[in-house]
Amino acid sequence: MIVVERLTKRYGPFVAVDDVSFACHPGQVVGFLGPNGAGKSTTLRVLTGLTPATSGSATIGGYAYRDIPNPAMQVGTLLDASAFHSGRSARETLRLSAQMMGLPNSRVEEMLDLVGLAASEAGRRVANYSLGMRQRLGVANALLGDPSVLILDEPVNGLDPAGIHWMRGVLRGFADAGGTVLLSSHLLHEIELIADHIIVIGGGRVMAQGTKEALAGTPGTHVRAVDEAALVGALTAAGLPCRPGPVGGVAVDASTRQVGEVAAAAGLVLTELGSSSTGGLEQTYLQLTAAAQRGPMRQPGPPPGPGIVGQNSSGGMA
Ligand SMILES: Nc1ncnc2c1ncn2[C@@H]1O[C@H](COP(=O)(O)OP(=O)(O)OP(=O)(O)O)[C@@H](O)[C@H]1O
Repeated sequence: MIVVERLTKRYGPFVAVDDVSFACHPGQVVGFLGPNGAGKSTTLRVLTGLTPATSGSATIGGYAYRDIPNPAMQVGTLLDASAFHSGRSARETLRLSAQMMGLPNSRVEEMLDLVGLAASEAGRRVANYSLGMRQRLGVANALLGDPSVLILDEPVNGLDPAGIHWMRGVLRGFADAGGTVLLSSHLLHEIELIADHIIVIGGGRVMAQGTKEALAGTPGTHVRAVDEAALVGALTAAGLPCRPGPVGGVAVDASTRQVGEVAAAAGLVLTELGSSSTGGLEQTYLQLTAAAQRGPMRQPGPPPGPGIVGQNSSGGMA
């Protein structure tokens, strides 16, 4: 279990991480999400003992990282996939790590297999790897010691959609086997595909945390019909709040099933019916991080809805 309590990190007068608290439990894939410069990497660096905290604490299984004996056997980390020695091959890189952990070379071959680095690729110098291949090597290196906790900084950066799908499978399997995963990203859609619990950070502060469903709010529906005026009338009569959709059609604060049932009962022909829960999560994220966004992305917005654990401006949990 990862526990971060009232963590603050200052660089001179600049506060990079400001009174941050959260916990990650076994069985969870937790996404640490925030715009560029939000304080994600700094928090992960403190967690993994690379940077001292100014105040507060960050522990893994009850210990500060530096106090964990042979830490790579307990905590797998991937903080910078470009940091691997470019003159070594993936196999050499992993064999060196295995030696330091007292593991046999057979474990290296298992990991190369797991991350899909083929025999021909594993023997090539890392200098010639794509970013996606480096990320795969990083995951292999993190998993080498069979840890119970994974801490990964932007692990899906550079992965194609198939690679993101693969990463989700690896991390989901790890969590389902009882492991704890904390991964960061500034990309909502990547985190959404991989994580089941999300912590939103902006300007060094936790803005919200909760399950993906809680952050997305009530699942919404996007619907189009041959007679949309009649559909709006039927939805309103059934007590389902609705409004014009962002790209035409009708947006409804109800499930697709509820909308389908109302339309069927009214004898209306639908031409489109789909969930719009992604839009809910994106809206929540943009509203929460509006003040921390750069340039034209800054936009005011109402506060997040119920079901989301937020942190108010005075630092207390709302
Ligand atoms: N060693 C340092 N000295 C001074 N400022 C730093 C240092 N490291 C980080 N910062 C600042 O702290 C803030 C948070 O940086 P951090 O790298 O944690 O953000 P991030 O959320 O990981 O961003 P990104 O998504 O762009 O990687 C930034 O404003 C950054 O410039």
